[in-house]
Amino acid sequence: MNMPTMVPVLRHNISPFLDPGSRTKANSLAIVQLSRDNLVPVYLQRPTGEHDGYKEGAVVNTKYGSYPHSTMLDVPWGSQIRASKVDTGSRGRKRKRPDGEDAGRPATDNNNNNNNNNTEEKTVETPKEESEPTNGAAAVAKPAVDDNSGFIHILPPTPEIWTMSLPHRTQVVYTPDYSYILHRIRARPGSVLIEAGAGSGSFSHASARAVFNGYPTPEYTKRKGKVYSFEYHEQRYHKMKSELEEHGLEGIVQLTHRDVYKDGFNIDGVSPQADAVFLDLPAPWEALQHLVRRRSTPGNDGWVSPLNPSKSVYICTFSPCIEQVTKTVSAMRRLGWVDIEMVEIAHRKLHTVRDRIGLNLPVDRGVNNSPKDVEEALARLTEIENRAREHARDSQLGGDDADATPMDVDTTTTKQNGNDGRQWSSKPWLDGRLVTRGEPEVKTHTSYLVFAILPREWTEEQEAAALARWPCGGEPKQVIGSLDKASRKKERREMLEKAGKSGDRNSRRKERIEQIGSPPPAPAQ
Ligand SMILES: C[S@@+](CC[C@H](N)C(=O)[O-])C[C@H]1O[C@@H](n2cnc3c(N)ncnc32)[C@H](O)[C@@H]1O
Repeated sequence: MNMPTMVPVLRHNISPFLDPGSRTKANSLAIVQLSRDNLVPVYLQRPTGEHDGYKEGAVVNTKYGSYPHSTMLDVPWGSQIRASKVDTGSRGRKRKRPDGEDAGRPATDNNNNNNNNNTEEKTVETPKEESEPTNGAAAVAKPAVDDNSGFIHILPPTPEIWTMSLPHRTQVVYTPDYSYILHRIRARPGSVLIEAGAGSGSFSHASARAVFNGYPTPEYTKRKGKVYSFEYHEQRYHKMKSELEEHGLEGIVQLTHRDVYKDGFNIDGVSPQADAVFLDLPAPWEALQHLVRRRSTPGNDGWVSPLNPSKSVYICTFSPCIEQVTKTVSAMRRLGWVDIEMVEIAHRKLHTVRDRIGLNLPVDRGVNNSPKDVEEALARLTEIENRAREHARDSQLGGDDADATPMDVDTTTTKQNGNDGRQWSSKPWLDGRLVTRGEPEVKTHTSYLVFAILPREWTEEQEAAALARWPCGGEPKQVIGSLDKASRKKERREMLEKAGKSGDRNSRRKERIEQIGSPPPAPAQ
């Protein structure tokens, strides 16, 4: 009897960047959103006792309050988390650390209020070893107690959010740029990319998601999408290496510590066979010499091209100044790259709002309570004058509301109704003119992007094989569509005659009349 063969499947801890699941989990990356542009990466830990002086276990301290990790665990992504009152325990007391640092600083000093644009190292809550319970008792964390000092949202990591929250070690490639770059270099599931330098890993995360089509397994022989990333700076290399592991991306992004100008892009002499290349280097033209199909320089026996031999390769280089662009383009031309093009991304946020102007609108945010036109201004003045006149008459007569001032106008109705008696919509988002305003300051230039294509090599034999398979070029020559009117008429007549129809206009008219009958006689005058 034939037994089905069992294929062992390697189970990977799938990256939260590729599949975060529906809820937060322990020992995984989550992003704490403090405000729209203020995001903090946190590695959530299950509380097992006092941590860093907090009885509730690990705590994220922000200017919007304190958040024990226990309150952020096992909740649906996107949940709003309320701040907690935390028991600082021993943290409140001054204690000296071995390095002489004061470990008893107040909770707010651990504020993760980051500025996204600085290039300084940001605080990332990384998993730390739990501190020993002080009294030798079982490690049990104190349950968190709600506080009304604020709230945060807990978000799943995505390359876009990571770009906004990552610890900056260098200038990074931002989302508007990398989304365009990945599209232009045809990065898609299954692509193999070369990236240099890795820097802070912003582009690496985005490209890993773009090429991902499963983790490589020994039994799956077809190659999977992969990013071969290179970084020259040793500290950055080590930091990024550990980040890739923590994010479950080490199978997708292969990071190598290397000066690519000198040593190129092959890994232990083996070609990555890249389909696309992204260079974010100070001198991309120096790396281009390694991105060729073949080398003529002596002493390169056994050298293989790092590029995929059976495909055209797409490249993008990212340079902040035009001098670098000029040098890159010259090198590309020399090395046979074609379709060279430079693009600058001009990123501009547009705010679309309803512009509500009018005296009769309720006082509300986004409402400008001034006359929307001359007509409304005149109507309002007339109304005030009439009331003033009435008031003067009433005071002469000594009426009941003689004390009322002209301004004691009942505005309740005018607040709700227009002068034309029209009720304002109770849906403010439908009122007013829809206007779109750009940012006053346009944050445009990040860098110049140079794109190019290196066609695949094509031998005489391949040309002959292609011609044999798809024969073309042997057809009789035929000119279609003559330029002058007489020739076009002649061509048409010949065509119609060939199709069995009459070539000249009068015969065609006669034929049609025969088919549908004569037109009715014109009416007598
Ligand atoms: C602007 S950063 C790259 C930022 C990265 N693209 C990102 O999105 O985070 C440039 C990086 O290139 C690295 N680098 C410079 N010269 C290099 C070389 N010859 N080989 C490899 N990396 C190099 C630098 O150390 C630096 O980290």
